[in-house]
Amino acid sequence: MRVLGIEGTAWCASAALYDAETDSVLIESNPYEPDSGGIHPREAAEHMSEAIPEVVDAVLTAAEEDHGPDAIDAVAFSRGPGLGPCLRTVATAARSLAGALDVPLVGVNHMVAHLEIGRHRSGFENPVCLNASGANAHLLGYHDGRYRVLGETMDAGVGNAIDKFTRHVGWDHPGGPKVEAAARRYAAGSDGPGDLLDLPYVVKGMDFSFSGISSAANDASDDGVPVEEICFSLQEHVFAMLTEVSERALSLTGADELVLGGGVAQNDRLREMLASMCAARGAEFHAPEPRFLRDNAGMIAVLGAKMTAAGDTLSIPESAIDPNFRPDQVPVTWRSDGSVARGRAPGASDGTDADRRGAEATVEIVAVGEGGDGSGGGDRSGAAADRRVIKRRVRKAYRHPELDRALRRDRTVAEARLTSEARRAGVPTPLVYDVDVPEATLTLQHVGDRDLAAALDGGTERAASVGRHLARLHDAGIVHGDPTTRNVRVGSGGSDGRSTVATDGPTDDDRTSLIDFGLAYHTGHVEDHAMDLHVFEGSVRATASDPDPLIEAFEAGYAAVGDDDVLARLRDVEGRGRYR
Ligand SMILES: C[C@@H](O)[C@H](NC(=O)OP(=O)(O)OC[C@H]1O[C@@H](n2cnc3c(N)ncnc32)[C@H](O)[C@@H]1O)C(=O)O
Ligand SMILES: Nc1ncnc2c1ncn2[C@@H]1O[C@H](COP(=O)(O)OP(=O)(O)OP(=O)(O)O)[C@@H](O)[C@H]1O
Ligand SMILES: [Fe+2]
Repeated sequence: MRVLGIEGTAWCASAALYDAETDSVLIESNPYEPDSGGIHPREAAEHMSEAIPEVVDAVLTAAEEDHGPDAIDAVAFSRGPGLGPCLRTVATAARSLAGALDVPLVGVNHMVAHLEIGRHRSGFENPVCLNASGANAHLLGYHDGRYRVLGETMDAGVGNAIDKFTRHVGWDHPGGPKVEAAARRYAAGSDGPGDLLDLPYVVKGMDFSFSGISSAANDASDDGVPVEEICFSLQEHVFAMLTEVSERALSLTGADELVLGGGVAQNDRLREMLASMCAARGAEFHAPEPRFLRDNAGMIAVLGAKMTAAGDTLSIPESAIDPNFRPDQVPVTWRSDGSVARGRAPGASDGTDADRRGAEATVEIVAVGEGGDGSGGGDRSGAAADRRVIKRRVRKAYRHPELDRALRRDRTVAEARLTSEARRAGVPTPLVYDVDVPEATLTLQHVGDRDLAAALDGGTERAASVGRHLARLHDAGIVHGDPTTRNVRVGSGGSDGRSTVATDGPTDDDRTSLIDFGLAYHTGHVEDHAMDLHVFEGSVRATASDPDPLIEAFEAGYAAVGDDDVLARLRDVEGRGRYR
């Protein structure tokens, strides 16, 4: 099968021929280069009107020279997300070409194409996918017929966040490659790892935010900090955030493969950090070659061929564009069943093993005094006393040593303080026995007998209790920051014989405790509280076989104790289109 693909969501007018028999891809692209500032939608659309016919003609001519008049079996196009006027030009070209050639028309989601090309080129079965593009930033994992959004930016796309700074300092679009070059010059001219500016580092579970860091970088430049130094620090922070959330997604799902896509994925420093993180956890990493990373029609043609083979084609009336087309809206017709959450990495656990490793820390379970066997294997209520957890936030070689030190220290302090505060507010959490800040190590009470991630099936009462705990926590002015199903323990509360806060599940097995308060902080903002609910629901959707009843129970639990405004804001957060 040979598929002609057309791309033109924003800046790159591109056509490609994908030949499935030989797995070869021919790409013709013509970029729009704004004279000044960023992408102007009207100018971009004018560029598409001129350039799309040219690139399509070049590819079609080459295809027909090699394969004759029946060279093309289908025409695939980017349906969204992107700029409306650009998308309309591309869709019109695709419809008329499919009509003229009398072949099926295929509508491709640009974001899914950015990651499917990585899966295609790597041969990975079930990877976690990080899309680092201009207007977006997503972590996706396939589960039960769809790509689930495991995490995403809460505001700007990663490329746009960088370009915002380069516009501020007067550099041409696109800014990403210039920031990379400047950062490299700074690093080469520094003794050691290079000084790091203190910039906002914002991750919430697997979600993240760039708006604060763009503004802080602009302010630093206004204050006279040399631009190369800012570029260096900007990259170190932004890419460490993306690497951290990717690691958390690998840890949560148990996947052992990561693919990278999108224009920013051309950046060597980002690739180096992700490769280093994956190597340290024993996961595999793949980033396709640059021509498949920046916007290009090759990725559209390749996914178009898979969709055509699955019969996933469009009639003309169905072929409307969608500027806000989200990756999780796409019914994935071309993959057989499977789930990112079912591939378990070596060392990943279901939360019942003796020693385990989260995304940040190693956790060792030790027996103290009499009674505990320290095996960690499924303690039943009261049976195994005196077990403690030693949690060490380990050094992450991928991140700058100063950033690494600050994050490990701050999170250790926050976890100790807020675990105890939450407990005082009536939320079941472990007792904190000891804090060693220089070693970033906590000694905690061992709670529960498994993670909620391993106890989701039939767990509506457990989900409801998590809703109640979060409501109580929020009422005390605290957000958890990372309430995933791996950070909820299930089963008889404390096991060291000391008093514990009464848990409110009707049976031991429905009791839950919250752990891992490293990303917790004080806030009374409804938006921050809603994000906690969003993070929890995202982790349930990513891993449960039947998430809806669990989410319903969770929200009912929250509503029974907490503030309705937070649930209303959650609907808002979910409905917000990220494309801007
Ligand atoms: C919807 C679609 O139109 C949009 N496309 C898009 O953003 O173009 P893409 O080619 O994926 O990414 C462009 C971004 O990629 C950045 N970029 C390119 N090379 C870079 C580099 N070496 N380092 C950092 N950023 C880089 C540019 O600065 C720009 O922000 C998207 O995929 O979000
Ligand atoms: N107090 C505890 N009692 C019982 N088990 C625990 C306790 N603390 C941690 N664990 C176990 O260790 C795992 C990792 O711990 P934790 O989530 O605190 O580490 P992390 O590296 O910060 O994880 P992540 O960032 O991936 O959420 C948990 O999922 C849980 O199974
Ligand atoms: Fe893109």
